[in-house]
Amino acid sequence: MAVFLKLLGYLRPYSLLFAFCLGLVGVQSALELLKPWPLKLCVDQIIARQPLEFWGWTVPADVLSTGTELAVVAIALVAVHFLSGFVQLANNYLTIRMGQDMVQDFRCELFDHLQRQSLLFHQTRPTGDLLYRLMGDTYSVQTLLMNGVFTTLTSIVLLMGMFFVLLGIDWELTLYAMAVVPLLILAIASVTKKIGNLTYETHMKESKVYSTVENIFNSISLVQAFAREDEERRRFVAESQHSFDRKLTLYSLQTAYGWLVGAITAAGTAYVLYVGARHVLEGDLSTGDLLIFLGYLASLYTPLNNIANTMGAIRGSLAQARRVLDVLAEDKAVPEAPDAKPLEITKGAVEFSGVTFGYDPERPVLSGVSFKARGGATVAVVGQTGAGKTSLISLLLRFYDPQKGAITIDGQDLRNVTLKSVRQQVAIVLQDTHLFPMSVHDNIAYGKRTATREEVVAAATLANAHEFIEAMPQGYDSLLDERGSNLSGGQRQRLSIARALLKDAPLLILDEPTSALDAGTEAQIMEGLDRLMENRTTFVIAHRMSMMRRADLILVIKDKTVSEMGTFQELLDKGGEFARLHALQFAPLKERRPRDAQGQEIVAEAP
Ligand SMILES: Nc1ncnc2c1ncn2[C@@H]1O[C@H](COP(=O)(O)OP(=O)(O)OP(=O)(O)O)[C@@H](O)[C@H]1O
Repeated sequence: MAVFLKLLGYLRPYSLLFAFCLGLVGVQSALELLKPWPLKLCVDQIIARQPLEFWGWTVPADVLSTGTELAVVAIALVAVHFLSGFVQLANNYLTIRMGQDMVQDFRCELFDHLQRQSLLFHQTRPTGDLLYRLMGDTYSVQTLLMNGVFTTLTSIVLLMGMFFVLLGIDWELTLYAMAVVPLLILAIASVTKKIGNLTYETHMKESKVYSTVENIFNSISLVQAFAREDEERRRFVAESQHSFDRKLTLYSLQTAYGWLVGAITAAGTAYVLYVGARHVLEGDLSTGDLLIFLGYLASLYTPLNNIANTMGAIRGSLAQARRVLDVLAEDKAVPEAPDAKPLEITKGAVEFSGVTFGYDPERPVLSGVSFKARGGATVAVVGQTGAGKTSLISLLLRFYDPQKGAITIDGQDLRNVTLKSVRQQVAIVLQDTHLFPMSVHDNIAYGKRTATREEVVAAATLANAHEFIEAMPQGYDSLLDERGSNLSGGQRQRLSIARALLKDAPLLILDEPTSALDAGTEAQIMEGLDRLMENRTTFVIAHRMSMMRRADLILVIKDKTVSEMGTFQELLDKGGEFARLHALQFAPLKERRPRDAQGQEIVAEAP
């Protein structure tokens, strides 16, 4: 019920249009009522030559010639069907449009929610599953409100209208016709809950398939390199088959349910036909009235059928909607203080005071980290793999908030400023460059959408990227492939440097992007980086000594904290962890070979 009420809220902006569409259904129902009348007039007045009784008026049988009467009846038949079809067309258009708009609202809410969530949320949720919820499950709002609520409401109105009309023709037959209602309620109660549960399971299985496919194709180079195609195919087929099995059970149940509802209403029709024919034989009812009654009976059972069927659809869509609402209820966004102000960077001084952070608060990866970096300084973060370098940098971007301590930029605690203002003032260049499948120009201008071509070219030139861009078939308008895979690693990095240069943010974060490149490419990229780092506070996860030498401050992360800090020379003189790392990097290869307990080099023996 709570899910239903929540979804009902999405109808509020469209309540006027919804009411108008209900009105249209009223008009359409009135036209439906007129549909069997030409047939009755033909049988009773034209063929049997009886006078027409109409609201207390009696029209004698011979007012018009038979030919004229037949023509009027034929034209009336076409006109009623034409008008009814037109109203239905208008109604369908409006209700579908309204349903789509509601799906769009629901989708946008989920999309915004997902974009707000912290990296931790996205790292733990399979993207394929989220995609399915966003693109598939959000349709539930349309199914529920338009196919469910709207159809039920119009069916109830239609049912009541028909009930009174039929009462007027033959009250006894009407009561017999309504005898099927308790049976229908029984059918609805016994099957629809099961349909709802099965729908939920089916969608869970289906989104599992999406996640698997997304996983496989995201790592397609690995799959191919390890020749795992057959295993991955088996995994895909097995999961897809699970989903089909569930779907087949669901379809079978839905069909059996439809068949049960159809059988109940057919029994009702048969009974009415049986009793009605006796009424005609006994002279209590004219043949035309029986035809009208049977015609209306279909119109009485159609809404009953619709109500029964939509109960199944409602259950199913409630189950789907629950999958969207579950995600909406899970809020792992980095919280924004209610009185948060935009971050104002003047110098760019950064301070960490007693910062403790863990992805799981019980297991910190950084503990009691404190340091100060003056504005404009280059800070190198150094440490062994898994030491916590990326985690420290992520805190600066406020991808996460620390559990203890505070991070300030120019004296402003990051928790008290708006998230957007922090990220707008930080440019970032990562080792693993992210590029979008759009033009080179748009990729460079990603952080500044208003950038002119001149500005983009200037940034690309500073990043040493202009030459290779110009050599591309359409220059700056060349489209990049998915993740920029039609470029080399060095070219991708030069583009990301150009992107950061164009953003011109006072704070810069680098995950030393040259560490995996050859010396020639590194030199080209270093030139671009040096220009980028000028006059900005820069945090760089440094892997190469050349980068560490450039730094004004080196932070050595060990045992979850900053174990040493200082300039390159200070740390070397100190002879601690940094000196050890330095010695390891510059030691001749021979010294780095593994040794046994006695210090003897371990050499693999030839077979
Ligand atoms: N999203 C995450 N969820 C849980 N634990 C994480 C997550 N990301 C990193 N960790 C853990 O936090 C610790 C620090 O990781 P981090 O990535 O900050 O190290 P790093 O120094 O940048 O390593 P590398 O040089 O290998 O990139 C590691 O033990 C890692 O397993």
